[in-house]
Amino acid sequence: MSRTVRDQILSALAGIADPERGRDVVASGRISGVAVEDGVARIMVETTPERAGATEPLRRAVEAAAASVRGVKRASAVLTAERGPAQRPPAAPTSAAPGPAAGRPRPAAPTLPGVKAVIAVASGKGGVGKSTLAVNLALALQARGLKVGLLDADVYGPSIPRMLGLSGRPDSPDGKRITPKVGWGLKAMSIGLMVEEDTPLIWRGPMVQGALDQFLRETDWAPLDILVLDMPPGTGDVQLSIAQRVPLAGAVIVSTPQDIALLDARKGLAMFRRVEVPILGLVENMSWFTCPHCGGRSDIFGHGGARDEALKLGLPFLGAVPLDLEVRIMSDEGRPVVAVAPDSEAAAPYHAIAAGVVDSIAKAHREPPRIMIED
Ligand SMILES: Nc1ncnc2c1ncn2[C@@H]1O[C@H](COP(=O)(O)OP(=O)(O)OP(=O)(O)O)[C@@H](O)[C@H]1O
Repeated sequence: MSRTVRDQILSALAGIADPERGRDVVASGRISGVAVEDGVARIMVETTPERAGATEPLRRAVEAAAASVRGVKRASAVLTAERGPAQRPPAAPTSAAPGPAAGRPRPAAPTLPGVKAVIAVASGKGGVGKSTLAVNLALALQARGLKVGLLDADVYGPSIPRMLGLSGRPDSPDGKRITPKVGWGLKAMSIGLMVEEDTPLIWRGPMVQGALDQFLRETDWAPLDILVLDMPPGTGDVQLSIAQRVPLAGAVIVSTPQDIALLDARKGLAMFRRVEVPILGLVENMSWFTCPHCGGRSDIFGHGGARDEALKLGLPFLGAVPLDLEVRIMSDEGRPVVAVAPDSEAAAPYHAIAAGVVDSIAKAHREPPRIMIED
């Protein structure tokens, strides 16, 4: 179904001329990704930082053409910019899967000065607790004496500001570099600090990737031992592009135990593998529920699926986090459990996962990660 809609979108886009390149936008390679999910079409339009303004009318035409296709409830087109040949992703067909990079090595993404390791927290689908894990994992890494930052790359629903209790635009004393906000000791940056929460502006804005590049490279992160990247949920072109352009030391995949979530998690694993990002391990969230009244345990979504999957694939299983009402309330109030109650039973799984992550980074790289504190 969504493949058919995607094909129809491509046909519609083939009717748009690319004045700069002298062919239609599809033939000219201008369209670097089309993904359709639940009737929502997301299209990536290639440009350069210098030409972003000039390409804006083309982006609008692409968006309008996609929106006119039957079966598309909403369409958003975003401009993505290359910074130089080193960051150019491999030739890009227009499908969300298997994706542009199939079988090709990851282009070397430039490292971040003063940041020793960047790790991604990712999930194959939304709502599995990825951001909650990213926040508490970052805090648990910090509790191990590491200097940690958290970049919210979840452009679809930036929730890090709320979870860390942050608001207001970050400062930029010289108008160029961004000073990250600090929440519970973590340096943090999010598109949610730049726009109102719930504003769909990001998909109308000229460059999602450009914004992320800016947050990554123009924010004063240094010195950091680990920068945790809260990825957008899913395995489409946006995620693939991030995985290719960010110098990732590895990825943590979060899933709930349900088969369907695991199926999506498998797609996430495949995506990172395709671009040669090491998988640091799997986490099972909402793994079980202990009734606060009778103490009885219920495996609401089943239990152990992620552990079995990790075993099957020979990947580290980093841990299981129960469904815990306190975790939800505290996250939503901007009081993450690992910061507020670091020694609680609820925080314990996050500390264990953090230990596993440090271990996995060390194993994944021939050189042990130099992520110890330097004073
Ligand atoms: N272990 C848990 N116990 C209880 N609630 C949880 C747990 N993990 C996450 N939640 C809650 O589930 C909801 C979704 O979590 P979160 O926003 O972290 O998911 P996500 O995968 O990042 O979602 P999205 O894809 O929408 O960004 C939040 O209200 C969060 O507080």
